[in-house]
Amino acid sequence: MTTAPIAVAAHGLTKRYDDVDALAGVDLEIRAGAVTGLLGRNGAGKSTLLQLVAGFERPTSGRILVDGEDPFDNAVTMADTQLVREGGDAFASEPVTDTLGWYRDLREHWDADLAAGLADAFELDTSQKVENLSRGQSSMVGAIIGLASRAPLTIFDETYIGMDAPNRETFYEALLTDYAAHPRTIVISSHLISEVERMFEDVVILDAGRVLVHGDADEVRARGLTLTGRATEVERLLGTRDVLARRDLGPTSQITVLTQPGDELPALARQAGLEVDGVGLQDLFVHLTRRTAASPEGESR
Ligand SMILES: Nc1ncnc2c1ncn2[C@@H]1O[C@H](COP(=O)(O)OP(=O)(O)OP(=O)(O)O)[C@@H](O)[C@H]1O
Repeated sequence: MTTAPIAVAAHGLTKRYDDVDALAGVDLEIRAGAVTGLLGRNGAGKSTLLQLVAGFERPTSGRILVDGEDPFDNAVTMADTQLVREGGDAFASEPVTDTLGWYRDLREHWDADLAAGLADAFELDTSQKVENLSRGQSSMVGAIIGLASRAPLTIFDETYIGMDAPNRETFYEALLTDYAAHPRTIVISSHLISEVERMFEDVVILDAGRVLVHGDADEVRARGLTLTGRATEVERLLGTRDVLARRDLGPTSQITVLTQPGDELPALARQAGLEVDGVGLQDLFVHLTRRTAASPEGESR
């Protein structure tokens, strides 16, 4: 087992279930030592990708590499990888402590103090049987396993969805603090984009089994721009750009567009007296994935 953060690469990765391509030729590099947000609408292929990374499934075609190795049933990469799924992977009829003890024995870098501290912060009674926990309490068990394992590749697949807002905040703070002290590769799949996006250094958006967007989170955010002002001015500046959303109110238009790095549009728009605003990652995600749903060929990226 390694202590260094681990990179993941996918080349032409395809996973077919019956007649569904859950992943359809994914090419991707997940940076070692960064927090990557994995976003996508329901059924986009996020969990499928993460199960392949964790070595639980085999690709139909193409390759997935974890630290340069095929992770399927691979004891070396699996020892370095902690995937936490919604609902957790815990012994249902046993107390929570039994599951935590199992991970303590399995994970070389397990931090028992961190696990105990998180259970306290969540006010989780670890003597309870897992099957008697509420949905949010089950999520807490997953969050504890994910953080206290300190695996070089740690993956949270909608782990914390059942937790209430204060407990989710506790989890985010703990993740950021522990990640700063013990850097590792972290992948977070989530639908709560506006809540978790501050943790992302990189972002991947999957859409219908394909990579729609991949890049540095700030650069991805900077791709969306909203211009508000006189409709004629807005129209003049737009030219042939991709319009993601449009609202017209009398003589005023508000238009969300995609920009490219180094684009002069924001400066030109300000000079023309238009209001220029960024677009949050969640709004950008909604605009992009709605648009491609309406036009299956999507945009070129
Ligand atoms: N074991 C399976 N058998 C058959 N089809 C599957 C299986 N697992 C996933 N799929 C299909 O593959 C596609 C991708 O599913 P996946 O669970 O990866 O999506 P997701 O992005 O995680 O979705 P969500 O956000 O809803 O959890 C879906 O169409 C799903 O029905």
